[in-house]
Amino acid sequence: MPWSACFMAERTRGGSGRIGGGRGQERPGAATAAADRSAWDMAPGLDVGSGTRDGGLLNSYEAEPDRVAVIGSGNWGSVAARLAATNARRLPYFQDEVRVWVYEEKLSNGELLSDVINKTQENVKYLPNVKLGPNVVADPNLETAVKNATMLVFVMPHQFIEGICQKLKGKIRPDAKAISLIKGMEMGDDGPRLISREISEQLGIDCSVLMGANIANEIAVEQFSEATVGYRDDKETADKWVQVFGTPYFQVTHVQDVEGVELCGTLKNIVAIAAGLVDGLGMGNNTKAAIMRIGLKEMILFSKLLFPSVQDATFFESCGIADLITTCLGGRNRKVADAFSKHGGKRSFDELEVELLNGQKLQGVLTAKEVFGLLKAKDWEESFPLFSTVHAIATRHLPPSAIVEYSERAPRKIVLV
Ligand SMILES: NC(=O)c1ccc[n+]([C@@H]2O[C@H](COP(=O)([O-])OP(=O)(O)OC[C@H]3O[C@@H](n4cnc5c(N)ncnc54)[C@H](O)[C@@H]3O)[C@@H](O)[C@H]2O)c1
Ligand SMILES: O=P(O)(O)OC[C@H](O)CO
Repeated sequence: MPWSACFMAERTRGGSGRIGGGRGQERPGAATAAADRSAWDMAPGLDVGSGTRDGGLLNSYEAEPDRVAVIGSGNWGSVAARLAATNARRLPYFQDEVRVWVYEEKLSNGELLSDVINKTQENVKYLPNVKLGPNVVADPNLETAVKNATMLVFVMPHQFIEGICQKLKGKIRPDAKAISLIKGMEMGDDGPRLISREISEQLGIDCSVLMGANIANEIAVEQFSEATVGYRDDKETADKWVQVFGTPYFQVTHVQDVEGVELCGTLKNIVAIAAGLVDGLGMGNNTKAAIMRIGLKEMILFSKLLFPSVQDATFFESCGIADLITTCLGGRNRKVADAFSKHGGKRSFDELEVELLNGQKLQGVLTAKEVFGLLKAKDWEESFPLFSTVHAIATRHLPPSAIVEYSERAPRKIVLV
């Protein structure tokens, strides 16, 4: 038994019994470029440890194999496509081809990104030096990218989701299922809107979420990681999502708490900005740990104020404490906030994002703004000193050092002009 299989002992919370999935049969005619296949692809009988393989699930796939489309092709989008493509090649109840919608751009050598991905199997801009798989097809046309897809994976910076959903209306199968890997939220006229809710309402389909301690570059090189699928009430579909993404090095479990899982992934980005700020100020591990602890408390309080159904246990899944730790240690929000702090707040986050991330996007600054809008509207700022201070610093109403100039016991109201 591989060591990672030990983790299979930990079963899906709230799930019904057996989760450990057996290895699927290789379908005749499946694309199998040996050079691209991991040792796990090759190993006979190796247990995936994710998802169910009971009769119900397999039977439901006998009629028509599912077709997965990935909408978004940034850093995480590319890794998500790679995971889905590996499983699509391996498992009989998925169609081989995984089509990925690419927001088209011209590279510095004049070539189109989608052409290069199709030629080299590599997203040279957002995930260089990693093969996505022979069955990944990059498609710059949104309509053809999702054609006939039964499983839609949404993974793009959250600021673009509304426009994408508008374009997808009437273009997707009405029986399609969606999952959002997007960490962020939107503020609508009617208050805060989670991205899964936005997708569900705009497109009229079920939408689960997948969040976790998932720095994409690490999963791309198959370092052991975990993730959490959050679902509303369709456990069978949650099982399918586990099959789409789970591998021995990427252990996926599911919990019936879609809002809790999504808010963990969303709010941790604000805490990551705070962690980067203290790094940039030259502070040590105690300070970073304090930021994480205070941040986690605010994440829990905010989530429960918004959705009383959110469960405490969700914060102990990969989507909760584990994502908070990894993002505060090694994420992009942390990195840019570190630079912002080192420049004494004199250069904007937008400018530093462009300079440091090569087209990748931060989510924390925008999320802090959206969350602060709600805190202000509800007069909750004093209960969320860390969230409020991050927003005040990011908008340059306070200096970076303000992040450690409040005490949780004596929170003050942040007044932004
Ligand atoms: N990268 C990670 O390690 C990671 C891990 C987990 C979750 N996430 C989350 O996944 C989501 C997507 O992040 P990512 O890392 O895949 O993207 P990214 O930040 O690497 O890349 C930005 C993407 O946005 C696209 N884009 C630019 N302008 C656009 C427009 N106008 N319309 C549509 N798309 C446009 C770019 O083509 C590119 O694909 C985010 O919510 C992020 O928080 C990221
Ligand atoms: O690089 P970040 O800060 O967007 O974080 C990446 C992931 O969300 C970590 O799980």
